Amino acid sequence: MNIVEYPDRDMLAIDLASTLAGELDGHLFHNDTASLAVAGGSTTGPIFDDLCAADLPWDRVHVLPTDERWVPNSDPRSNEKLIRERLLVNRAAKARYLPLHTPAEQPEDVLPELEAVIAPELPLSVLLLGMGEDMHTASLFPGAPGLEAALDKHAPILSVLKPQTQPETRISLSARVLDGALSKHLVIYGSKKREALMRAMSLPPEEAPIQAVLSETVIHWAE
Ligand SMILES: O=C1O[C@H](COP(=O)(O)O)[C@@H](O)[C@H](O)[C@H]1O
Repeated sequence: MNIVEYPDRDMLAIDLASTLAGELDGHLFHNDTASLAVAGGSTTGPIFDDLCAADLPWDRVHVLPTDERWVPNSDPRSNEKLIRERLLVNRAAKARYLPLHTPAEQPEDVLPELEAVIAPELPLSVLLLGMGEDMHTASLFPGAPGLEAALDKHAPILSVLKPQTQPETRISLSARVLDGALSKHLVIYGSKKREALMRAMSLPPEEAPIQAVLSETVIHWAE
């Protein structure tokens, strides 16, 4: 496992933002556009605060969340809200955002239209993942109805999950889409998440979904 340890979270954010910007720049050298899929939650905000100032042709960067809570994008729990407020500002305000939520009662009602926008972006150029202490990543939650289908190697681009541990339905890039990204990073803070990640090594993806996306993923850790 490739783990990069940092003296603190600020150093991690600065260094990782610079790595992500460099990878996007490299991709844009050879391609018209680059896709950047990012996790929401509580971990990624400080990285976005640094990345948004990177000197990049952001108008050629397409940003999407790795997963979304099925709530309006004005809801405090919306990953889109976080990404718009912390990443799509400053220089990065020129990036194009590809949503995983659109007004509809249920995600199942709009899956084809959401997938049609994401399909041309695959494989993802750069992926920034988070992980919960329960070893979920994106919205691939252990034991959630919908997980088995989301882990399938022939899964559709998007999967709908209804974790009993969560207050809302989730929509997530399927494991094969996350795992297929050209460059993959996972960021975790604290000893509990590090221990959880170590535990995940000996568990099947059904119990530790992070397992499904770890191959060639660089792990960034700070206390
Ligand atoms: O529910 C989610 O959780 C994970 C981890 O979140 P964190 O708050 O522990 O960093 C996150 O990566 C994912 O995007 C989010 O929807």
